[in-house]
Amino acid sequence: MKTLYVLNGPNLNLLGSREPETYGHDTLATIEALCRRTAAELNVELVFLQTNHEGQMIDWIQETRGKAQALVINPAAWTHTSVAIRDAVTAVALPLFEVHITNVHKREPFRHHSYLSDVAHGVICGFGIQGYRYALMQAASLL
Ligand SMILES: O=C(O)[C@]1(O)C[C@H](CCCOc2ccccc2)[C@@H](O)[C@H](O)C1
Repeated sequence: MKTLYVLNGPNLNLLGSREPETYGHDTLATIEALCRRTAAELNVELVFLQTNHEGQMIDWIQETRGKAQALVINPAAWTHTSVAIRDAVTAVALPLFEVHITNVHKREPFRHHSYLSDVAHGVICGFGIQGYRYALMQAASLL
């Protein structure tokens, strides 16, 4: 069975408890449950992880080599800062789907640039947590 990874970056563990006006009331656990339901519909295995530590994120990205067929990532703030994560996803050379809950292009200017979007198969932002479902559906369509 094919395997998809969903990796989540810093502070996403706070979803649902802070800034609901920006990120809504859904928790990361709710997002995971949505992703697991979607993966079951698509008949794929799912690995769903979150970290606040950039090195752990890089280790997980490297882990996908030989284990996964595509990678869905919400890099959170590292989207806008991390060449290291860009280099890691480039090295594993899997189809990459970048997801953001919010429309980053309607927010502060510093959120308008991503170090990942130009190396991603696709980018989805602004559709809330459903963006994770859409990304998984697109990833599965490539398998
Ligand atoms: O819209 C997204 O999904 C983001 O990746 C979320 C990141 C922030 C994740 C932190 O989420 C929080 C949730 C509750 C309270 C504080 C932060 C932000 O830095 C990106 O620009 C866009």
